[in-house]
Amino acid sequence: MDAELIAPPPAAPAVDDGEAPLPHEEFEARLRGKSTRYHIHHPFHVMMAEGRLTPAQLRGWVANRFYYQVSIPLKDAAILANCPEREIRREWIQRILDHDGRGADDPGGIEAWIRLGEAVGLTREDVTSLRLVAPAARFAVDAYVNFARRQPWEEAVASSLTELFAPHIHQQRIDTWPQVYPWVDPAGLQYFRNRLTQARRDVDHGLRFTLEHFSRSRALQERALEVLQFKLDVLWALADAIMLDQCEIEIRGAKA
Ligand SMILES: O=C(O)c1cc(C(=O)O)c2c(n1)C(=O)C(=O)c1cc(C(=O)O)[nH]c1-2
Repeated sequence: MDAELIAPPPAAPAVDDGEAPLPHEEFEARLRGKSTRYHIHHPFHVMMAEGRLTPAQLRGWVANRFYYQVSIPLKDAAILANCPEREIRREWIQRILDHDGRGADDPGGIEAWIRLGEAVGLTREDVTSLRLVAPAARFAVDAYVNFARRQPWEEAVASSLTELFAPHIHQQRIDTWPQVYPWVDPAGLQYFRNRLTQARRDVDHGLRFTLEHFSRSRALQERALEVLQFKLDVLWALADAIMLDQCEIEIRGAKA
C-alpha cells in the first residue's frame, strides 16, 4: 500500500500570470511563517515538552519515529536519483551520510536514534525490528518518501524545509528532558545535539536553492509554500498516528 492519496496535487505549470514574484526576503518570510503549523504545536509534542508523557508513551514515540529515521535516507536517495545537477548532488549526499554514518568513527544518525531507544528503555531489537511502528505512522512517512520519488526533485528539496523549524524542537528536548524525564539516560540525547548543526547546514543549502529556483514566478513561489505545507501535514499526521497508537495500547491494556 502506498500513501499517495495525501500528497498534494501535481504541480501546476509555472505560468506567467502577470503577478511579479515576491522579493526573496518576503518569500523567505512566508516560508518561515509556516512555523505556526509545525508539529511542535501538536498536542503530543506539547505534552512531551511539558513532561506529561508516561515512560511507555515516550518509548512509543521513539519506536514509531524510528521509521521516519530509516526512511529519510531513502527519501534523500530518491532526490539524488532524480537530480541531474552534480553540484546539488554533491551537497545532498551529505544528508545520507549523516543518517547512515561514515564508518566506526561516525556511526550516524540511525545508530544514534537506536541509542536514544536504549536510553528510554527499549532494546535495540525493539527499535530496529519496526514491530512497534503503527500502520498510520508508516502511511504518513511513506507519503513523504513517495512524494520525493514521484514529484520533481526541486519540490522534494523544498519539502525538506520543515527543517527550518527543527533546531527549535531539538533544543527544546535537550533543555527539558533531563528535568522532566530524569529516568532517561542523558547520553541518548546525542541525536538531538548532532542535529542542531546538521539541520542548520541542510537548511542553508535547501533554502538558498528554494529561494532561487522558485522565484522564477509567483506561481512557483506559491507551489513551494504548498509543498512545505504538505510536509508539515506529514509530520502532523505522524504525530496524530503516534498519539492514537498510544491510546489504543492503553485501551487494550485496560481491557486485559
Ligand atoms: O525531531 C523532529 O521534530 C524532526 C523534524 C524534522 C523535520 O522537520 O522534518 C526532521 C528531523 N527531526 C530530523 O531529525 C531529521 O533528520 C530530518 C530530516 C528531514 C528532512 O526532511 O530531510 N527532516 C528532519
